[in-house]
Amino acid sequence: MDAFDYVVVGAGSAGCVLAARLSEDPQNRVLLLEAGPADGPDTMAVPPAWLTLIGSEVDWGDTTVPQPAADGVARPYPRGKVLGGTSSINAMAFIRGHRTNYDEWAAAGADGWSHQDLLPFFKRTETTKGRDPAYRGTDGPMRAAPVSNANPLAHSYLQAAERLGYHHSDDLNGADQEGTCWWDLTIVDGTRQSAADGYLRPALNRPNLTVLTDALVHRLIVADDRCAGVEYSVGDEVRQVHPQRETILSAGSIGSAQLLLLSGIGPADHLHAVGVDVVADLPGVGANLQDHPWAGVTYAAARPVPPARNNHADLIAAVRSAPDLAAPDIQLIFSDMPYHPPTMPGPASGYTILFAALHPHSRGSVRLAGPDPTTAPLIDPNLLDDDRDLVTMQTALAMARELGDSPALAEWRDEEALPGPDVHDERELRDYLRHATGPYWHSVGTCRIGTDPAAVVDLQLRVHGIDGLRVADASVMPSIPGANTNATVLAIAERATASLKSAAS
Ligand SMILES: Cc1cc2nc3c(=O)[nH]c(=O)nc-3n(C[C@H](O)[C@H](O)[C@H](O)COP(=O)(O)OP(=O)(O)OC[C@H]3O[C@@H](n4cnc5c(N)ncnc54)[C@H](O)[C@@H]3O)c2cc1C
Repeated sequence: MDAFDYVVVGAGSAGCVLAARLSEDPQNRVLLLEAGPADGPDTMAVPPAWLTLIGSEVDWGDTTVPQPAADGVARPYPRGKVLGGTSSINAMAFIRGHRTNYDEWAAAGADGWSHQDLLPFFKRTETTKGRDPAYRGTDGPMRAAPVSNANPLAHSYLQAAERLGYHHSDDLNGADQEGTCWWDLTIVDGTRQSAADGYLRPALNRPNLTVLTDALVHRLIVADDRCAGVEYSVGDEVRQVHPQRETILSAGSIGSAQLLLLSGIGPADHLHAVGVDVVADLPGVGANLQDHPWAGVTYAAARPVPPARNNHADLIAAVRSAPDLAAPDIQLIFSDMPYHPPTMPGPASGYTILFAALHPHSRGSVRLAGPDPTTAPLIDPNLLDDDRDLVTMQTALAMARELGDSPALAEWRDEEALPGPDVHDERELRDYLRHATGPYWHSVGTCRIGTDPAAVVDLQLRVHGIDGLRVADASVMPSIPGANTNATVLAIAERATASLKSAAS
């Protein structure tokens, strides 16, 4: 194999940014390794079909471990396994957290990761039109635009919100980060734009960029506290590659934690227990897994619901459950389909007002089931473990119901199907939420930034105690932002590239 300066592991949201940006400099020889294939089913391009990708050949097909505080049941935990990674199977919403979310990262010790620090990198990711250039990018690879062809039902829902006095924001990624909004989607001419489409594919003809798909990374090669490269397989053939500068893990919150653990970098007691030799006792690896809990109130429709044109979720709201909060803690999402767990019988035709707690207190983990890199890791988002999350979800459910009962939706509404018109008692509502709540699939935090003993990477995303190794993806977030996570991952990867470029100069 040719010589490389950088090896990037994982061609997901972050990996596509890193590979494309690093290879802009013809002096940098970059290898990008991806476990999944170069492309997937045609439905990957079709926005309303995104849910059909869960469990498909471009999903790793994981499930969580049983969730004790959420009815003891395991939940599907999709993540993309294809060029573009999870950005190739996600719902295409392009939204940042509230500015205070990033200021909290900095205040908690992630110096250099405040909103002001990250803003140039958010802008670098995107091209937007007609937006405030103080906040929004104008010449980046991702083309983000607000929903302009919404489902008629969503317009009725907006009227319901207006009647209830909800503020409306024209751009939740701009100055006004609260209220209802036709959020930005990365759909271009009716087709999904993944990070592979935006960043990687335009760079594929560069002679200094090599992309290897169907290449499963097994572990890092570490000697004398330095990462010398990675061991990976293509089919039955096991290979090694030794970059001259650095290895960057961008395998996502599940994959990056799993690879560090497989390499003996993690909590010593866990590594001993699963038969992996300890290279560095780093207790924070795989800890601190965070995700947004989400559930919904589903209505049977009184008349046929027009087919979805976008991602089934044209309109959202970021709202506060109490006026004294610094930022929204609840997201409400209007979905033009009846979205509920398969274990609950719902209407054939209907719609759902989904809601998520944006700043959960529950903390989970990623652990190994054993030392074999082909064995799925144990994923535990620990949903609703902290009762404060259930309390926020109860408040959110009440908001969703109030909106759903509005006269503005009368022409569409038959009756509330889930939790159902008779469910009002506190205990029944909590039971419903324990059953209906799932993870929103926004895993973060398993290799978090910081300088304290539980942190995994330093302020430049270098793994503590190991030279030549960085992590750059959703796993480095110290805490989950109050928004869907893809836009923040892209900004993190842009910032990581800037660090790598300055380290090399
Ligand atoms: C169904 C779903 C819908 C979502 N919808 C939205 C949305 O609408 N908006 C939003 O903002 N966020 C959404 N998200 C979340 C968002 O897409 C992710 O947070 C983001 O894509 C994560 O980026 P990443 O680079 O950290 O990881 P990923 O994009 O998951 O990339 C990791 C890559 O590493 C590869 N990899 C892992 N392990 C190995 C290994 N051992 N060897 C080689 N390669 C490996 C994977 O195959 C993958 O390609 C959604 C997530 C899901 C699952």
